Amino acid sequence: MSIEDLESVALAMVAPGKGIIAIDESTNTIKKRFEAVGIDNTEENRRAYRELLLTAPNLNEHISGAILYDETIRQSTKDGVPFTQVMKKNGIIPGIKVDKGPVPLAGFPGDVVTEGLDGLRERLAEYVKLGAQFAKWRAVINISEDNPSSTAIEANCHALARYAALCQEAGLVPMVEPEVIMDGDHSIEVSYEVHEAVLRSLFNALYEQNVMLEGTILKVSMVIPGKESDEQAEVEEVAEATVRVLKTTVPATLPGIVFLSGGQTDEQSTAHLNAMNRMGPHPWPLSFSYGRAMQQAALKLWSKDMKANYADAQKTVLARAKDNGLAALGQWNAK
Ligand SMILES: O=P(O)(O)OC[C@H]1O[C@](O)(COP(=O)(O)O)[C@@H](O)[C@@H]1O
Repeated sequence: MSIEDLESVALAMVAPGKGIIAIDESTNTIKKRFEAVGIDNTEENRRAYRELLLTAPNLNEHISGAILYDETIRQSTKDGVPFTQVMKKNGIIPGIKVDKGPVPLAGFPGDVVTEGLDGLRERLAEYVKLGAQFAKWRAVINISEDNPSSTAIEANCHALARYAALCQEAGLVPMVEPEVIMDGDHSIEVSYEVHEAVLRSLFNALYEQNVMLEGTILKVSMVIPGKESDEQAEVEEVAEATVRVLKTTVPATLPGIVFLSGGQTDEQSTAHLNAMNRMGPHPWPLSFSYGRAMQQAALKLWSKDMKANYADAQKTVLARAKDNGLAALGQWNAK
């Protein structure tokens, strides 16, 4: 695949007023989400739930793509149509999470590093055959008094860049995701400093590995105080700090930036994105790739009565997509 092809997929992922729905929870993470609302974590429940999300009518009005998990990309609707086929028919670009999750970084208590590079070339080739057009790899950066170490930042960014180069070789758009975790009592200033160090290291590493930025998407956390911090920030403050750190570190050649929700409420995640876009124009589209902030309301509704609430749960996902799609244009108004 040429760089032009990669670029056109990347641009379609961040088309005006559209974002991505992240439904790539690993089996352990979906277990936590299901348990919270009393759903059994069986393969059939996971399949049925992902079908509900992927077949929500008119999803593609505000959703460009969806990130799937290894199990999900192999699954089909109850009528036997592979999810990737349904998605392509409905104008939703299939993406795939390819990292194998974070493990403790030896020698650096509190830091983690994401694994999954071994055998990645072969796995990517299979995902391409299964219909994926983009991939995702998430690095986790913890903040505490002693974390993150510069070693953890470098190790994670090196892995992200190695993954990104392999994706482009395979014809997949790499979504590179450094997530600075919101847990902790750190200030917004500390969050800013960590984001700045991580993004600088990431774009250096991408350069070193010959990754073409034109065919890459950044998925990133927002600059926000820790959840346990006494000083919570106003919407405008989060938006201003996030835009500032991105302008300082992210080259303008990148086709787009999307955010993760990271434990923000639905309302916060939409309000922050909206405020950032109202401060535009920016060098790149700013959109969303939310997991929880796209799904949690729908999951709660579905858990109460899987049959009776099916259509309403789909409408709820759609409503979240619409609000976030408007926020991606800076046109959302709080209710
Ligand atoms: O730990 P896992 O199973 O890889 O899942 C992490 C989740 O974090 C995300 O990267 C972002 O999700 P949130 O918007 O809920 O923070 C999702 O794409 C993914 O499902």
